[in-house]
Amino acid sequence: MSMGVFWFRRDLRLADNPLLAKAANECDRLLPLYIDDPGEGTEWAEGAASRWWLQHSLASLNRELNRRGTRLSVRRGRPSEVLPKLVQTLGAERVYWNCRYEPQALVAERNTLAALRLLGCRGESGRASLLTIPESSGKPDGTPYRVFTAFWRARQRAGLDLDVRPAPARLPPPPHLPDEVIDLPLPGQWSDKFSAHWEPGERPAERRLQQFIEDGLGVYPGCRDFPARAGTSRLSPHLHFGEIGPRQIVAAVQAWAAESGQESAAESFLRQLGWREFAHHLLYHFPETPNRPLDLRFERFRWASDYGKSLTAWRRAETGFPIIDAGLRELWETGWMHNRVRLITASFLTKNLLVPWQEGAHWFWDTLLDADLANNTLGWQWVAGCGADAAPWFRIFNPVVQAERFDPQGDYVRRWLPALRRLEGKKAHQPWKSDCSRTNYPPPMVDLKTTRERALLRFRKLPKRGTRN
Ligand SMILES: Cc1cc2nc3c(=O)[nH]c(=O)nc-3n(C[C@H](O)[C@H](O)[C@H](O)COP(=O)(O)OP(=O)(O)OC[C@H]3O[C@@H](n4cnc5c(N)ncnc54)[C@H](O)[C@@H]3O)c2cc1C
Repeated sequence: MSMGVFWFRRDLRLADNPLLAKAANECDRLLPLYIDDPGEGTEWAEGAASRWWLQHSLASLNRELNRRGTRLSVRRGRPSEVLPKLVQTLGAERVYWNCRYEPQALVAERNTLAALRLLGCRGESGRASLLTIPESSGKPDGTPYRVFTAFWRARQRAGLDLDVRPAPARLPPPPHLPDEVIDLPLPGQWSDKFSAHWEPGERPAERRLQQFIEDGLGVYPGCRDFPARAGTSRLSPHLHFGEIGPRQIVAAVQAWAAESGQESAAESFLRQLGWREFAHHLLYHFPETPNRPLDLRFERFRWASDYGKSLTAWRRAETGFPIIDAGLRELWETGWMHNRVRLITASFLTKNLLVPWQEGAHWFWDTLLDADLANNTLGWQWVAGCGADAAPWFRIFNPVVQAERFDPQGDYVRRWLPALRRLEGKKAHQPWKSDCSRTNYPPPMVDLKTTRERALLRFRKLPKRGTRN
């Protein structure tokens, strides 16, 4: 009788999980396992919102496993300690898992592999979370890409692996183990309201993809920047936790494009998945970037010295700029923020308020359901101007101009800011021009023109060229 363990990580699904299918073929008994590793990320351990998602996602995965005659075991501890103990208790010969590419996760994986080897147990890893392989997705000269378009073009030329497999109909029964069910700690009542907006799990992820393909994909290029509309897929938390894989999405989108002839809508959407690949590519090759700028000149950048109050006003959605406050309210209420608004809120924090981008990245990390170390790092560094962007610092988004362009009727800001409900149309974007005192909404916390000039002045003081060293 061959005994194995399948260690679920950020691949919380049964379909398009080739290694799970392999494990099911090779083992007579298989333990499906999730390890809650409190030490995994230290500073970047899952944030509060992510833990809400994870808890529900594991419950959903367990239901799927039950349907196939098995169940999920959840343990807590370091994988390099938990797994060897289990292997010894069970007499398991193999442990299977899919790779993660965050720096701490890579260390955990290396340590686990070494510990298993000492026991003579085979550890086998596969890939399920990306279309590309970060280890081997560099330029022909071996160095990593720093420019998105070159990266994505090369990846598309090389061809993407789109072999999608269905979920196994049955899985081998689990071994007999003394029950050690642990509940993950939930982040308190704040997260209760997320269930009004989201349903974690593999089936909900597939439904969301289907619905987006039917209703949203054809109009994606024209709608994706307008936060009042449901114009994007909202697949990000599902993708982050691996409830759906990028191969499944690409295959479904390409099939739709072939049938509908709408190649350019499909291309525009797939390009966003390309950004996700690029973010992981950068994080793999520059593992220090969650804390340090990719462009090292920015280590000498003069951020505001005393920014505590500004940061608090931003976090509390009390900046006095409706599009920014609406975005931060959306985040607090739903655990998600529209991409266009992420850009505007991040630009305001780093450029108008001169708060270091790492502060914003930490806030997003704690409050986003899709908090993802690669995507969040890329997003913040791109906006702050210290990441992979060719003309970075000059891009300072004016929140009023952006709001009038991307929320032309003011619907988005009125949805999240009840104080502005009486201001019609575009007027909601500049309440200080109407009678602001009667709206119970704060006045703008800074002058946009002066703070923009201050930011540009500080940028000009940076050494001119060269990104790293
Ligand atoms: C400051 C900032 C922080 C961000 N933090 C995160 C984060 O923690 N987690 C996260 O998943 N995304 C992050 N993003 C990227 C982007 O905002 C979200 O992926 C997107 O809003 C998710 O909504 P969607 O699924 O409807 O996107 P869609 O437009 O439907 O895109 C489909 C998928 O492509 C990927 N994607 C889209 N845009 C980007 C992008 N710019 N970079 C990388 N991947 C992208 C996502 O996985 C997304 O689910 C951040 C962006 C900024 C500007």
